[in-house]
Amino acid sequence: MALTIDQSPIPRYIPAPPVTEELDYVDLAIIDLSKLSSGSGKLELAGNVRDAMRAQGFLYVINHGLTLQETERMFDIANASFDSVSEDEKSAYAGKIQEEGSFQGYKPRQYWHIDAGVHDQIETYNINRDVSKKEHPQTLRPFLPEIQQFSRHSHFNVLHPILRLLTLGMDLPEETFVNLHGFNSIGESYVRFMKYFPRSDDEKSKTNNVWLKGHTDMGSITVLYSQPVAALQILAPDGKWLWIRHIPNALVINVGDALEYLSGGFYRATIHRVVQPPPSQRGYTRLGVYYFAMPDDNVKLISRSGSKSEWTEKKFEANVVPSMEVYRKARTSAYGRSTLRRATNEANVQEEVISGVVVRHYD
Ligand SMILES: O=C(O)CCC(=O)C(=O)O
Ligand SMILES: [Fe+2]
Repeated sequence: MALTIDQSPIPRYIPAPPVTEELDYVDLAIIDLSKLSSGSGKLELAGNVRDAMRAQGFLYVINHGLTLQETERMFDIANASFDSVSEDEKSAYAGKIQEEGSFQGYKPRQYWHIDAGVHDQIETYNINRDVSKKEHPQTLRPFLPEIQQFSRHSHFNVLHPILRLLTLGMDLPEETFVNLHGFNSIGESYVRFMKYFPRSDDEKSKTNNVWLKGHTDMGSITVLYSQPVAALQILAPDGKWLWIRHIPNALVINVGDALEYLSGGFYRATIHRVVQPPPSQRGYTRLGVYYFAMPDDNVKLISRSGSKSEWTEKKFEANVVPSMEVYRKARTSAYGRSTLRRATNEANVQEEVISGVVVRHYD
């Protein structure tokens, strides 16, 4: 995507230095989207995406169409939304998370309960894919055309191609999932900026160094623009937490619960969490840029996959299938605020019931 927009000057964001420790990394497939231009490349990619998403629920995408400089520019803009906006303005543009069940706007630090009375040290600023839906702080206004272009890029050049590959991998008509993710439909797919701040020693010990508890995402696909601070881990089938490695200008993409429902369990949402970085990167902030995709609000969370449906323990009973709107509002307003109960037979799992479905949180 060649940026065609005049760019206002902005301070550069300097991330933490590269990690120096040897970590237990997960080996994820790397999907080269530039291969999409040939017909045979597409079928091969569809097979690779299917295998990766069924085995691990996570993969990397490279050659998605933004240059490293363009991606870094979006990190600079993300950082400005935290460092260059006053606390007063952040409160004025705070999201009505509990009241409206929507993350749009700022989430202040300490809003989510993590564990043992300790709350998060994470600020987020979420922007609907149509940036004109809400007002934004003064500092961000000159950058809105760029954010808009970035959100369109994430939707049309990343989300849609990945959804097409996922449907091809199930032998479904190519547009099956794309048709449920319209850019102009009513729905919540959004750009997220997120900044993690280091914790105090007391908070560290009480939370066992977990910054964001193990969870599955509620949407269909999450796109994470890779950044250098090691902290994201996924839960491997053998119960071990494995680290995600940073690949410059790659995307880390995972399946969320909504796609698990739409695919009838053919693709499963993988549990992941964020922990304190290793010593060489401790004491730094961690800045993230993401695109959280969800089906349109009116989409019922039932399988579209016909004979490819597989049993999924999360499946809704036929008479209580929620729409994406109902489901996302329930999950968004409850997240980090509701009282969790310990799962009966797994010591490290806590549960809550949302729209008739058990949502699990992992230590
Ligand atoms: O920051 C990350 O690496 C992942 C964040 C995440 O899992 C989420 O916001 O759902
Ligand atoms: Fe997540």
